[in-house]
Amino acid sequence: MDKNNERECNEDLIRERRKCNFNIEELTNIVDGGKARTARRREIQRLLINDPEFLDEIPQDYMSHEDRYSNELRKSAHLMQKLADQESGHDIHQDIGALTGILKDGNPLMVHLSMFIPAILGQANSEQQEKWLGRSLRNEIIGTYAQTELGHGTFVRGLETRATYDPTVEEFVLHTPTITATKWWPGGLGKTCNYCVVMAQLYTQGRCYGPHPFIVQLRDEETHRSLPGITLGEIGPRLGLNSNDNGFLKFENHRIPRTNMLMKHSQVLKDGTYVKPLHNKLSYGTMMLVRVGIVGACSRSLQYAVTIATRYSAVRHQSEIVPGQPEPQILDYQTQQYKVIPQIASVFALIFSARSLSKIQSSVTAKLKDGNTDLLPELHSLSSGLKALSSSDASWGVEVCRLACGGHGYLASSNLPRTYTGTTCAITYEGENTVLLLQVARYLIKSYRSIGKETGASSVSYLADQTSLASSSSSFSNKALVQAFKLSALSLVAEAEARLQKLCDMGQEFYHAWNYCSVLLLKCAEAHTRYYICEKYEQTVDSLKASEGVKNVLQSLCRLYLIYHITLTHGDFLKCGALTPRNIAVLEGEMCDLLAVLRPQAVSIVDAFDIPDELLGSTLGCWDGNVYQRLYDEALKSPLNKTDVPDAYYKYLLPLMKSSL
Ligand SMILES: CCCCCCCC/C=C\CCCCCCCCCCCCCC(=O)SCCNC(=O)CCNC(=O)[C@H](O)C(C)(C)COP(=O)(O)OP(=O)(O)OC[C@H]1O[C@@H](n2cnc3c(N)ncnc32)[C@H](O)[C@@H]1OP(=O)(O)O
Ligand SMILES: Cc1cc2nc3c(=O)[nH]c(=O)nc-3n(C[C@H](O)[C@H](O)[C@H](O)COP(=O)(O)OP(=O)(O)OC[C@H]3O[C@@H](n4cnc5c(N)ncnc54)[C@H](O)[C@@H]3O)c2cc1C
Repeated sequence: MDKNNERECNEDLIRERRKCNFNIEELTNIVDGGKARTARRREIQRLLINDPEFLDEIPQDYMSHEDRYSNELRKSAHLMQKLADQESGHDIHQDIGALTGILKDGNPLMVHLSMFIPAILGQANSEQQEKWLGRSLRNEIIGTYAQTELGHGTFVRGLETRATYDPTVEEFVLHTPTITATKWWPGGLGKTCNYCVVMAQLYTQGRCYGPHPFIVQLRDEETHRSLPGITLGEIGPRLGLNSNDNGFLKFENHRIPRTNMLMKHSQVLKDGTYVKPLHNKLSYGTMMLVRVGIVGACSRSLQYAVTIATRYSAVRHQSEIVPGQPEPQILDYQTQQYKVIPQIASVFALIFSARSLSKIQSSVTAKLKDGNTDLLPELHSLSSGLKALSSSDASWGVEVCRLACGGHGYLASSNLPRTYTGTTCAITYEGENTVLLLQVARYLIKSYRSIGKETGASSVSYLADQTSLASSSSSFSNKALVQAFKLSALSLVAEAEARLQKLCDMGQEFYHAWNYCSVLLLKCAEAHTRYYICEKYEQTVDSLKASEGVKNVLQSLCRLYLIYHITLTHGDFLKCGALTPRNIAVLEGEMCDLLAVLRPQAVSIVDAFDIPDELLGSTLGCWDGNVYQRLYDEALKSPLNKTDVPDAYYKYLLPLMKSSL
């Protein structure tokens, strides 16, 4: 599609684009993280879009379960080959965003890339990396991360799979003692992988040392048949991601060499002596890494959904605002703006907090190399909180975008249903959100109780700022609003701590008191993480060196985000005195003004996300706005339309209709 050729474009969209008052390319660079990144992303996307191998012969929704898997595996393998062939080399971690949309409904190699390889990088010592890293990067072996079991996903300490060390032959014996110990869910495990990292309870010298990672060969490298002592399969259809082969795995006293225990952090020596790690949660490192990645991935899902909903809202006309006048664009309804524009604002919130989290992760990783684990708990808390809020915000945002598109949003060809199922899974995987938020709460209460002790953790230093509890602000700058978020979080933490303490003083055990307060604790964790996001948003926009137009747009979006979230949880702001009822009313009015200010820029802002039609894959969101023709053309692809009268008519309907004659 030639974006300069207005003749092919829907007139509403032409008019919308003419209203643009900022430099779109500049905003695109901000979204990508710099000009070079934009260029790199475009180069990769061009490479993919122009390759016919990535086309589906028929839409995936009409394929059988086997064909969906096979088709996606074909494209995934082609993609890996293509990236490997690039002379310039590649960094999938940096480039993973460019691939969004090319592989559609979950792909069988995703966990190989996002968890198996990172597990080798983060958990294997140098000799082990030498043995397995190169082979996995060259795709000579394909792996997954097998942790979850039928009986336990959340509670990693409760895993049942055993790895028992036998010093006589220097081997571990892997065993699945019960049905509930069956590994269940790992992506690509069913049919694709021939290796995996297994999390199993380590037993040596008669003691259990908790869950540890082991690399295990599952299938013969020549025949791809599963090895003796190993039972493998696929777990069946899911809400979404159905072109992946999420699998199950059982071990029957399967032996692996001692050196297959990933030994970067803890070791079992030849005689069975256990050498403990610097920090006993280092074996959870792969999960933490992926949680950081999920924040960025969620921002991309939301970019897709909001691009579709915004363009469609500009093209779609319905009902009337002024009686008797032509039907307006639905984007002119304030209620429609309230659905769509806060989601645009949310995209930037997620982008900026993902970047901030990534930076913290890099510095913690660097410190870990020097044996310093001091900031690991803070990273665990931040990555857990941001993974939880980004996945729930993005899932809700995608769903709102689907609703904003009315009936057509329910069609598979809008690509909104698949975007939703591909996002909501992140609420559950990599740590179910409630559980992760309770980890954040645990860290908050602990930090609150240790006020005065220097921990170096900056994200919770505000908990010591007791004076701010009394200071309700009368100013409404963005900074002042961020202060209100801080006050609300601090006050919730103080309230939860006091409630916990009271229950304990009344004689309850701490863990019962904890469970009894957990709804409030969840609120604390959400408020704390929301404050973090708001603070990063405000700081990033404030310090941004950008043209006036771009800065104005981002200032308005940031302000909308702050006010939107205040209004959603206004009770917490009132309760702690951060804002008065009058303040809330004024902010609600201002939110409507902001919607009106941003409305004319909405199409141009989503254009700045720069998602090619081929990747957006949506009849409703295409660049040219030719929505109705595309909907019609897609409908014609239904196999039911191959014949005027389907066979089923003769088999079932005709006999029914004639039965009463
Ligand atoms: C060419 C190739 C290039 C390759 C490069 C590719 C790179 C790509 C990398 C990234 C890209 C990412 C892209 C993202 C895309 C998304 C696709 C991903 C697909 C993923 C599919 C999903 C996979 C899975 O789901 S895997 C299974 C995940 N499972 C879980 O997450 C389980 C959740 N449960 C837990 O984590 C734990 O059980 C727990 C934390 C809830 C509790 O653990 P526990 O019981 O052991 O602890 P306690 O609650 O008792 O707490 C004790 C103490 O420990 C602290 N703690 C806990 N965890 C940690 C931690 N991780 N770090 C530090 N500290 C921790 C806790 O806070 C307590 O501290 P106290 O001081 O309070 O005692
Ligand atoms: C699409 C998808 C892909 C996946 N891929 C992989 C993979 O590649 N590898 C892998 O190992 N796993 C994978 N998983 C599994 C995933 O990590 C787990 O499903 C997830 O960690 C949640 O665990 P669970 O299913 O045991 O849920 P449960 O823990 O049983 O959760 C059920 C309910 O109990 C609540 N609950 C549980 N514990 C607590 C608590 N302590 N306090 C309060 N409430 C609690 C939860 O909040 C939730 O409401 C995948 C899952 C999905 C959906």
